[in-house]
Amino acid sequence: MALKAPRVDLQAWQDLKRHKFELEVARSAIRTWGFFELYNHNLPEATLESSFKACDEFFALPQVEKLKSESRLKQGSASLMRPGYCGDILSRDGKRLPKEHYKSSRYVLNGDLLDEKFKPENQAENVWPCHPADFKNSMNAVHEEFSRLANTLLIEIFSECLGIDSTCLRDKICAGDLICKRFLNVNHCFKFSGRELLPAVPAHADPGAFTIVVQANKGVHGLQTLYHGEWVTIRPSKYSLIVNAGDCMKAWSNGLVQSMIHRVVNSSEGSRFSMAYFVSPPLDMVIEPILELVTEENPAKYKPFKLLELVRQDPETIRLDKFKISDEDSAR
Ligand SMILES: O=C(O)CCC(=O)C(=O)O
Ligand SMILES: [Fe+2]
Repeated sequence: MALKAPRVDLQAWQDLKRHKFELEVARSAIRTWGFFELYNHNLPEATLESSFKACDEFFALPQVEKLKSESRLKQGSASLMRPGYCGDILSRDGKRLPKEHYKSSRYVLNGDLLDEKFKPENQAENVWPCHPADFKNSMNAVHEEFSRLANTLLIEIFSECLGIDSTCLRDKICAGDLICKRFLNVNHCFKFSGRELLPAVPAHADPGAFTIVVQANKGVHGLQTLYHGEWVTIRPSKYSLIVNAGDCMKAWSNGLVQSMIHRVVNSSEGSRFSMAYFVSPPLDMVIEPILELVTEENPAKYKPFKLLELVRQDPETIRLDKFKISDEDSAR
């Protein structure tokens, strides 16, 4: 379907005269689509370019090289939460997905990115490939840029669109003295060969607060969102970022923000890679609608839950529905 995704100009957002217009665009985008394309965002193109180059070189290595940085736990969906390379991602019915990924994780405390080597006890550490030599540095540079953008302007954008003070979302997303884990996931979706039965990334909604996605622009697109029952391909322009809200944001906003169902399909134009940065509250924080957004016209739509309980649900279902307050619940 030829629909244009909503676009927010970050320079205009920061300009007093043009701010109001961008606010309206962003507000309508997150309420109807659950995402927007962010451009003029000041993220250095050189940082993105060098990380694209490092990713390209990494995925082009022989499998045996890539497996040296393999994610160390291979059982079930838990492996998807481990940092490292994964070349055999299975669908829930055991079919191999036409993609590979590399995942790196970093921790934040009160919004500040902690040292790359920091990890709490019992947590897996990043396993970095030896080649290409600057892969690790470019991944860490992207983490830093995305973290800065997430903790400042993106929290402001979501807050202002919801009409709430930004400290409220900041306290949830940066979680005061609790340590949050953030993943930067590089997806490499193979060129469509005509035989794939499955999309590279099956339909899902992201569980956390929001996600920042950037795709290496070689004219190969694949991200699709379900909009009014139809799959719409998102075609971001070069270096622009897709920001999409996740289930926690939808629950905090008491259903005002959408958490879009999306997937990535393989393209016959070529292989595609993208980086997705996941901004989530701590797994055991209680998520519930923000009081200010619960009104007589819009009564509480979700019961309190923890992100940990949400991610344990089947990702190919609408996980948030499990915590929805039904009419029967409200009549009680
Ligand atoms: O690669 C993309 O464009 C998005 C991937 C995605 O939706 C995810 O990893 O959650
Ligand atoms: Fe996603």
